[in-house]
Amino acid sequence: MSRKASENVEYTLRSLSSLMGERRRKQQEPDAASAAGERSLLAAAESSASLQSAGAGGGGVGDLERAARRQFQQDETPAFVYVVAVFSALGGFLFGYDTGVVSGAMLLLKRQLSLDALWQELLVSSTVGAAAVSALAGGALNGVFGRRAAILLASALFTAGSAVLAAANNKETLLAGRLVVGLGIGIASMTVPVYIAEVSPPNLRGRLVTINTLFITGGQFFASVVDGAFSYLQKDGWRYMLGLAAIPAVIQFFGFLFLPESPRWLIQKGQTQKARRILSQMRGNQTIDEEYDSIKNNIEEEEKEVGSAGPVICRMLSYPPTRRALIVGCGLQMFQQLSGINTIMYYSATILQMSGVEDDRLAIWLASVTAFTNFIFTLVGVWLVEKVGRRKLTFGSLAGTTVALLVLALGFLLSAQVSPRITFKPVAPSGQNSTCTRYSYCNDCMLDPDCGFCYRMNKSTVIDSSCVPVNKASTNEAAWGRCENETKFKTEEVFWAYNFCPTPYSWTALLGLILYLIFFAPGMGPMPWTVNSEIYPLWARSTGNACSSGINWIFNVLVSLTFLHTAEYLTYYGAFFLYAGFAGVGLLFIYGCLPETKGKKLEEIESLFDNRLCTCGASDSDEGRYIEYIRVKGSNYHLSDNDASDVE
Ligand SMILES: O[C@H]1[C@H](O)[C@@H](O)[C@H](O)[C@@H](O)[C@H]1O
Repeated sequence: MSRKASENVEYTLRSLSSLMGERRRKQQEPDAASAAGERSLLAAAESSASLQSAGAGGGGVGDLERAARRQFQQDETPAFVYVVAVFSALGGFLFGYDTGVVSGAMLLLKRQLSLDALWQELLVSSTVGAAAVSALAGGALNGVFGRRAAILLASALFTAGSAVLAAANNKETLLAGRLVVGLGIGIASMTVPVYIAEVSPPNLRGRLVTINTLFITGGQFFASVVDGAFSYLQKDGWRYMLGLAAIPAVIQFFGFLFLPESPRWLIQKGQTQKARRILSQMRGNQTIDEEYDSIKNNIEEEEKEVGSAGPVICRMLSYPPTRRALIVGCGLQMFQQLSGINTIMYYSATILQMSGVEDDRLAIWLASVTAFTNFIFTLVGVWLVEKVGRRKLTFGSLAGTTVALLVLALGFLLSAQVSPRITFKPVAPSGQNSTCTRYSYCNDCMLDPDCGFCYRMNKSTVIDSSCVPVNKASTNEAAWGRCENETKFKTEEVFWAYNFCPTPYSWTALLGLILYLIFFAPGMGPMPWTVNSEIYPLWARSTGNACSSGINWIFNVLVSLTFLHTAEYLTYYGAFFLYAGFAGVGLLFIYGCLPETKGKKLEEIESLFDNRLCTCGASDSDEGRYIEYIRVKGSNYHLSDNDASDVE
């Protein structure tokens, strides 16, 4: 049977079984509610009437199928859900923009405010550190005040932080602004996926949550374009770069004043009338009774099963299925960061310079090509997530990422091995000896952040090379000697290399970088967020997401803070080999522990964690299949108690 034909059969069976389920529920209400949430899309009230006539009228399976199709066509998702998702994903955009814009802004800032390495690291990492803290605190915030309030708070923080950054006159104020923005990022990063997952109809959930990551990478791309555009404004260009984020933040804030709270949170807080109203707004012409009852029953059942005493995190840890889900969710976020994405993003301009791009501004523009690749391939992920499923997508993506990291490492290794010799040892004008002049190879010179490589070329051979201190105010030139004056040495055909060595293998690192993004972006980028929004039962969702987002940010700060030092100790290739090693361990983790959640109903997802952790690899062959067994015995049917899918 062709794939298309088999999909059609599957669709028909699913439609039929849902319609049958609808009929059974009409007879057995209200006990079926708990299993019904995921099927609400299929269950329009009018359909039961058409089903009655189709089934009882003796039209048989053909009529039933037509009724099912009609119902499918009627059940369109209202545009309102998309509006809500897009406004929420502005939080993702701001997350991406504020983490992405800093690398370009830093190139200007360090010159204008004479920032040393410590301050540069502080300004980059403080935001991420603050995001870690507020993501962890965001769980409680979400629980007490709701998703809408948390998103409003995040956009207010984004606005205030951006205004402070745009107006800053010293590095301390900049630090304060970056901290405030970071608090906003943390709250948005954990709340937005939860909110989108809770308002989306089940069949669109994966895709809509993945769109949030598309907005993150879109924000990073937009930031890199803004960086490029304002890099021409040497004085104060950074103010525009950092301040522009206020615009989408204000839009999100005002948008959310008119957007609704998550119906799920409202039901939990006993505001049932409001919840029903919002749910019907979100579901258009579909009946909401089942979904509403399902949420309500779930909350009650879970309370009975797990109890409601004590902090949610303790209940999650002492209840095996949620404990396992938490390990999988946090593990995914940890490996996302350990595979080095943010080293690549934050330092992409530098990596490009290392691989031979000399001009500062060109490096910034090329960094936007990096961000664009990340963005476009995240789009591929949005498309693939419902087709190949979460598990295969994540595994394939990380496997490719590991290979790309090896290519990147190999590129730097080759470059280091053919690193040009230093043939000329100039004496400092002050007479003081500099450590730079002691190095014998370009590679050692490049790894010292205080030194740069000055040389001439004879055809393709490096000649007259020296290692001299860098000008602290501008890494484009040396502190003294032949490479002291950028405009002058360029006319004299003398070259200056800061952070890289001229070698014939530089392109390998560039290839590694591109391969990395092509593989990372569709899977390892979005899936940790998407999977985390799905794997926890309702009562544990915001806490689970708070923890896993917190882990994401903690590892983000660890990896980006340590990159330059790791490179100094292990060299660049050593650092990338290390990330490749982490990614390899991540592959084992995903193979063993990540179950497939595609096409599963929420209740089924919880049961995926009933078994011992890391047994997923064993059941690989069944993964991702959507199987519903139905037995059709003519029009006179009796439904077993089992499920809507068991039809006679
Ligand atoms: O999923 C996102 C995305 O991949 C971004 O590009 C990255 O900067 C973030 O750290 C990550 O969480």
